[in-house]
Amino acid sequence: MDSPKLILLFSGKRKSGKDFVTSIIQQRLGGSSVCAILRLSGPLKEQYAKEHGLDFRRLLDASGYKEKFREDMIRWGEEKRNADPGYFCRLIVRDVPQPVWIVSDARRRSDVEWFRCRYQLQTRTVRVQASEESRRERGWVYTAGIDDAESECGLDQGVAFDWTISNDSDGPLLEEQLERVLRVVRDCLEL
Ligand SMILES: Nc1ncnc2c1ncn2[C@@H]1O[C@H](COP(=O)(O)OP(=O)(O)O)[C@@H](O)[C@H]1O
Ligand SMILES: C[C@@](O)(CCOP(=O)(O)OP(=O)(O)O)CC(=O)O
Repeated sequence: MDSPKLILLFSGKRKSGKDFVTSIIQQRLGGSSVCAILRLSGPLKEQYAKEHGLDFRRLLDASGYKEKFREDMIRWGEEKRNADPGYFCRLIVRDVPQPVWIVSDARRRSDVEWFRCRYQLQTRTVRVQASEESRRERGWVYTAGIDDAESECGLDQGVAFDWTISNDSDGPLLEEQLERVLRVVRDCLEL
């Protein structure tokens, strides 16, 4: 098994900016040779697309396409996770040689527990926080059955995050907040 030096587990509501923030961190660390961005939703979307004849690539982007299938993808993924909570976690950590892993979409207690259990010393948690107004400006529309479900709310309580990043246009500067995280990563990598 590959042994990363540091794992940053990101969580946050949809349109909080998880992809946006994690991609900046990856760039600041020198790109994909140093830092891998791993998505629990990657293998989920891939298998779901195959089984349902959908366009996998389009499920990955930030457009409205994935939203049409989100509720059913959640249901589908939950079936897999109920049978085996580590199912998607195990899939994404295979053959990842980079020293830093970013998991961009932790959603459930079982996701955090899986990483903490296997990589106790390396795992840190980061919450991306954005106001409903900011999320709405980015295209978020409240949807019952999604925004009140475990997929969105599973980590609202009970996890003491190592960092919380506010990603609002009128909030604290993003760069300054990210620098605090980056300092720790660089120390760990001895950069
Ligand atoms: N700080 C920001 N400044 C500008 N655009 C942002 C910012 N944060 C997020 N966005 C944009 O908002 C949209 C949703 O962000 P995304 O990272 O995809 O959210 P999530 O992965 O949490 O659903 C994307 O189009 C992204 O580029
Ligand atoms: C079925 C999902 O995996 C879909 C997740 O898709 P994204 O991770 O792309 O979503 P956001 O970035 O929050 O907009 C959710 C789940 O319950 O596993």
